[in-house]
Amino acid sequence: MRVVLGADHGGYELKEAIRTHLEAQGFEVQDLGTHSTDSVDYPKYGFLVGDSIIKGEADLGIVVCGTGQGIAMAANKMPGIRAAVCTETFSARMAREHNNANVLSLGGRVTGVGLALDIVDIFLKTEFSGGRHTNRINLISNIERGEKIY
Ligand SMILES: O=C(CO)[C@H](O)[C@H](O)[C@H](O)COP(=O)(O)O
Repeated sequence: MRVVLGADHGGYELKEAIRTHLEAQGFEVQDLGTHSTDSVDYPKYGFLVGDSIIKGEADLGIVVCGTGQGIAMAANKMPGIRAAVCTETFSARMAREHNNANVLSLGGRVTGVGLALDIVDIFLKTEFSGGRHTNRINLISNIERGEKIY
């Protein structure tokens, strides 16, 4: 599986830990930065990760900022991107199983490394269950295409 990573300075250290963790497991990892703790603007990294997925260069993405909120908001502005902020494992599993999330968003100032890596593992190994959830995902896609569905 190909995984793309992006983070701002608030998520840099956790992103580094995630990259090391995933490479040790044999994932193909693309790290789009940032590459230091120097202050940067998180939207750029949310957009870069979203763009990589949209172009088919990665299967799933992981973004990290201070809280996971801003970078998820940025990524979610991109058509086809469904970024889920997760602070525990149940939401990470449901985000894949029910929401077919293609980006996991974590808070480097919120979640410790041990729990974050568990969240990552569950997010990456869980499959979308389809069925009744497919139509709900399609309704989100329809809005992205400007269709009125409500
Ligand atoms: O948490 C964030 C927004 O959701 C961002 O990651 C930033 O890390 C945070 O806003 C940056 O704050 P700073 O005081 O500029 O380090």
